[in-house]
Amino acid sequence: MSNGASDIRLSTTQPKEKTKAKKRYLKAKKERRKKRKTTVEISDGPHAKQNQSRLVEEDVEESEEPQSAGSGEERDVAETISTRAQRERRPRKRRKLSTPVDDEDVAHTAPAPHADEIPEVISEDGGDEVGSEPPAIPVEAETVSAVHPATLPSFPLPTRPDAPSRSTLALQGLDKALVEAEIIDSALLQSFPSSGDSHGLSEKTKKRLLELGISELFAVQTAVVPFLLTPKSLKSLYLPYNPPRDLCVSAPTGSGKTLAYVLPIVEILSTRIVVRLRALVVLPTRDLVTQVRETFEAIGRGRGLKIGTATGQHSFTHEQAQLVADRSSQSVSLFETRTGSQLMHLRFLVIDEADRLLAQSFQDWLAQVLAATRPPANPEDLTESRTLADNSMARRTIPRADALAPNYLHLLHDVPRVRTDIDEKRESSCQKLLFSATLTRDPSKIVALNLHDPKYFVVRGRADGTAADTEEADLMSLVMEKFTMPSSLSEHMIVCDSASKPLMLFQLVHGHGVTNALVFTKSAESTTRLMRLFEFFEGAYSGGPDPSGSIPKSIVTKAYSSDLSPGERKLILDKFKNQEIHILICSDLISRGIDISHVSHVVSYDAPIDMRKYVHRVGRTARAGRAGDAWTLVEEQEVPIWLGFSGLKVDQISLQARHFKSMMKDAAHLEKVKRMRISEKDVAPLRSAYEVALGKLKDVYAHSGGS
Ligand SMILES: Nc1ncnc2c1ncn2[C@@H]1O[C@H](COP(=O)(O)OP(=O)(O)OP(=O)(O)O)[C@@H](O)[C@H]1O
Repeated sequence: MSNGASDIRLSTTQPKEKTKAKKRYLKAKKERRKKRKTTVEISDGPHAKQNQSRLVEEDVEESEEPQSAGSGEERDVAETISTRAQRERRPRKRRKLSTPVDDEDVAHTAPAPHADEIPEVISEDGGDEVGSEPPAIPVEAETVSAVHPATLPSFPLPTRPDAPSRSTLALQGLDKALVEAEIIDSALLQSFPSSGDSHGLSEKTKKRLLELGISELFAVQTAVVPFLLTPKSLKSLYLPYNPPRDLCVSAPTGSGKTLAYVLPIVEILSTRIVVRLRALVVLPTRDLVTQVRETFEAIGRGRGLKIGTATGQHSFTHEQAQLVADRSSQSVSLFETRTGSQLMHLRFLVIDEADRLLAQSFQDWLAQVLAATRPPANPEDLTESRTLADNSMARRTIPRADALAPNYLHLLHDVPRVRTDIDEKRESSCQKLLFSATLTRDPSKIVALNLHDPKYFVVRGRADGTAADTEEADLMSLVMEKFTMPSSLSEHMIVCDSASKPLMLFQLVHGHGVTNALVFTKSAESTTRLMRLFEFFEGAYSGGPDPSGSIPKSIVTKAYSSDLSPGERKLILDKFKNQEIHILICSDLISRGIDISHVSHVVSYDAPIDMRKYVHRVGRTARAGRAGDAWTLVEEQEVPIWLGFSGLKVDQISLQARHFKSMMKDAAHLEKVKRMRISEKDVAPLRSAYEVALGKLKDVYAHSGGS
């Protein structure tokens, strides 16, 4: 007996009259079906499986019943199945073509499979329930295949996968630590109790903060301070077997990044006994060095820390001689890293304004500093300069507790070294801390730092983005370099032609009663010229209506740029801080980091050409939650563009306005910068004084030959 033979017959013979026996058989079959329906309804319980298996048996019995060839009904069934089999033909089933039908029968007629075997049966039939699909179907499929010439199985047509989203693309190839950055809400403020543990700060530090009028920690500090100070083990001076994680922080201008690193450094270094250079803070300008030193002095007062500065002001020989002679000083110069002698004890390496410093390869400073924190394997490998500079170390016997970084101990001649199998390698405990309002996402720059398991904190305003306030949107903003501005800053642009820019500036100052402003120009030379023009204007202007009543009789302006000596610059900056100078006309030398709380306005007289510069310039105001205004003068002048030697005039476009607007648009910031209009009527009262000032300026430049 073979079902296969019978099936083949079914599909190939012609219909015949039903015999009596056949009729009886069909009737019985009908009844059995009816009965089965009832059974299924009843068997919806614990015996369901048994019933199902019984039904399977019945089906098989039916198929084993001698069937009269050519029954129309059966042919219909066969055809239906054939169509279905064609439709459902899957490569998996083709395998069964070679399977003996009897095997199939065995599988189908067997008692209901044991629970363990169920998955196998399911996978054979592609069904999701044992016995739910008539098991005879694969057999039918075989049969049909045997009748009709075999056709190739149809595979699904190839489809193009969905394009990856912008965010997926942007995150590709990024440092994992950056992708896992922790986002901190910039509005967060946390007060600290004057007693009891808070953020890992000691009673002494909290007392000092309160004395300085600081009773709350800003958002960036609430994240960074506990990260560096807790758990308590992190307060150790050195952690040779469990080096601390490095840190990268992106937080808006004026959000308190300086204190975020000064507090933990003071806290940890206060525990040391021997004076060594334990922390190196690298900053891009001398003025910033002075400013950060003042913060260290203010917080570290009474903690016995020695703070030094080095600015490369003197010659290398001079600075080195001073530093080596003064062993009690913790100062270091970048030049001194050539010897590496001082840097071996480093516990902290802070790179403030990190994106700017990483962008400049000044004397390959970073590589030198990093190399100096890694000890050589043997004392003999010490370079001559290193040995000379620190020869006292080699001669000394076992040092006091913290006189030498543990990863350098093996270099001591007099300390017996006993190697064992369980010797653990001692790592440098130098923790790298990177800060900026415009932190780079450039992986190549970050790789150069050789960061150890870095942690990223990103401080962002929840209310400032156009995108949804999700962490992913925040991260995307960081990745796409859409920087966060202080929420208390209002921004305006004034579109004008280049000839009217001075008048616009004078109108802004006099019309709004501005007396504490920084005015940025594109170069040191422009700074000096504008300052002269301003002075002439103030001399010629008799003063007009002063709605605010706050304008002094004559506004004092000074220029601040690299044209001045460091001494002159410091003097001018001090006078501006004391409000003896009202308006400081400056180059971008002062655009980063400088913290002068009373700056109420920042004017970009020459519009910045990149977004980072804009962020840092406008960030000189609206600091620490205070209100501030930023005005940008954008030239909208028709500029003819000529193409090569042909002299073909292609277009008349306003380059600067277009560039500024597209820069703001790319940074998703254009809608934040409101357009401000100054009419002819507004500037009319200033015009005659301006003409006089312009005449005088021309005279000056005519006499000095343009210098
Ligand atoms: N917790 C605080 N409470 C009150 N004032 C604070 C607090 N933290 C910092 N400040 C003040 O906020 C001002 C800005 O701080 P800081 O100069 O550190 O900003 P910043 O984030 O480094 O800005 P930039 O990116 O421009 O360098 C400073 O005057 C500082 O004294």
